Amino acid sequence: MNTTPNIHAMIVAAGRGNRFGASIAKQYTMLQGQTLLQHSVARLGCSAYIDKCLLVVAADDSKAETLNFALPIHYAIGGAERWQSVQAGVEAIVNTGVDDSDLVLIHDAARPAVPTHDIEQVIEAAMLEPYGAILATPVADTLKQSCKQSSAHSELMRDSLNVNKDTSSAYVKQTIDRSNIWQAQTPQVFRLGQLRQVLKHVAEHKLDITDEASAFEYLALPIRLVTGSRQNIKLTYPDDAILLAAILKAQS
Ligand SMILES: Nc1ccn([C@@H]2O[C@H](COP(=O)(O)OP(=O)(O)OP(=O)(O)O)[C@@H](O)[C@H]2O)c(=O)n1
Ligand SMILES: C[C@](O)(CO)[C@H](O)COP(=O)(O)O
Repeated sequence: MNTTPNIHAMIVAAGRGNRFGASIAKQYTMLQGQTLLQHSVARLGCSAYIDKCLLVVAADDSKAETLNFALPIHYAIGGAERWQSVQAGVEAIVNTGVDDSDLVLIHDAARPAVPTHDIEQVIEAAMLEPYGAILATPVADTLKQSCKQSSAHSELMRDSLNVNKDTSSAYVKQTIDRSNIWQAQTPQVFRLGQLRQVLKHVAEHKLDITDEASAFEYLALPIRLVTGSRQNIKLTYPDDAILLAAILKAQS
């Protein structure tokens, strides 16, 4: 195994941010005087392992090229799904002439608060792995599985009390054992050749995945979990902007 591989950093920024719901793509939200995308590039730039960055942007993006970044940037055009954006980035990297055992680091534009220490921890973990490593945090809260309907008994109670009859309401089905449950973050860092192969498998089998570690899971290939900071949240819903603004301010 190559334990001192080259590292190719990529930030995926080709999404729209539908859950965030703003009129501009969420990676261009301003926080602490910069866009999320600029913050994310700057975080990678703080690592001694990273000296340039591939930005994967939407085909109709006209904003990225107008911004100043903390690292030298080159560009690739992303796809409809996140994994397709990553695949486009991987192919752009391959075209520069690289080794299969090199590492590819993938980071979300929407995670601008990742600590440098975590970036380096996940890179160093991946260097010692045949396939790769990802940042993640053990879930902190009690987890409930939901169901749409309550029991027949409670339906009778509901009738007798004449309370909520909305059949679309969610109810608690059960509590899930959280002892082995983690929330995936980025960066996710993988061997280039292996990543290329698992993404090909995803495409061929039309798999529905939300991160690249999932592609390795489908092939039962082990990916190491590296405990990351809870500060590395993703801007997903409007409330996250309040948290992220506070985190970025506290970190600065
Ligand atoms: N086709 C896509 C979809 C997502 N991403 C990127 O992947 C990261 C994390 O994805 P997510 O939070 O799901 O972003 P969006 O797809 O933009 O959000 P939503 O699902 O709410 O539309 C973001 O930096 C986003 O720009 C991408 O490059 N290409
Ligand atoms: C890659 C990711 O950010 C890890 O948490 C995430 O999976 C992106 O997709 P999601 O649908 O927002 O979970």
